[in-house]
Amino acid sequence: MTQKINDLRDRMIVALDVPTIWDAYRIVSQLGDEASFYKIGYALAFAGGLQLTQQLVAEGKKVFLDLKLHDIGNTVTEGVQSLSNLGVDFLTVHAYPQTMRGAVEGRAEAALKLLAVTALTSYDDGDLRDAGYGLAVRDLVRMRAEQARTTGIDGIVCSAAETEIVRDVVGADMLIVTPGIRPAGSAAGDQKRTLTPGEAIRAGVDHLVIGRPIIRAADPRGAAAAIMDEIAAAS
Ligand SMILES: O=C(O)c1cc(=O)[nH]c(=O)n1[C@@H]1O[C@H](COP(=O)(O)O)[C@@H](O)[C@H]1O
Repeated sequence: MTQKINDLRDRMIVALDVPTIWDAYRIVSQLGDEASFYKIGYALAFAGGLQLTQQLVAEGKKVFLDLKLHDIGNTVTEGVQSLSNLGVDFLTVHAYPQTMRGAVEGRAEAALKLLAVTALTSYDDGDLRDAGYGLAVRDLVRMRAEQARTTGIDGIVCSAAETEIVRDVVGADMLIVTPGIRPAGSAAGDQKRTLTPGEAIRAGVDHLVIGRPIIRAADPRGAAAAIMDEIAAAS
């Protein structure tokens, strides 16, 4: 297992993409000790999720606050300053140089790890072209990983399919965190760059972010346990 992570369970981050904190509580209690790390995105953050982060932290869970900040540097600096005392473990910003510099400047708590989102896993090369970019996904991810490393960001969010490229750029110490994880046979939904949990772990990913395959499963605890078994077998 990677030296950066002590508890194998921490490699699986469950995305609490649900509309209310009551839905989130239900999933957290269903998963029990099967999950130790949760991601709160802005659907929930704007519906009481910031209080929930503090409750999860108090219960000993790890929390990834996925706000994907992106603004002028000064505003990002002030935003990250405000968020620094929440006790969360990870916070996302988009991997734009000004944004990343602003975030690093605003970090007021050393334990808060800043993750830079390179190219969303729902994008392929055509989607990037539609968005006005002249680079293929893999080239954009490589460029942004390099910029993140030189800026002092702690980790990269990308598809597990880009792990080799990113690891080559960022080295062993930075985190690679990958959404777009789909157990064999599960629906991709809007994700375009996917790998299975086992493939991602074998590629060298540190943390897998998994939402719908767990939270929309008929048996979320069973789904999480099966994914953890796959992670353990591949670690
Ligand atoms: O930053 C993220 O977490 C993120 C980045 C990315 O490139 N792709 C991506 O899917 N995500 C998030 O990861 C989660 C994936 O959820 P599922 O597709 O349901 O497994 C969602 O909460 C997304 O917002």
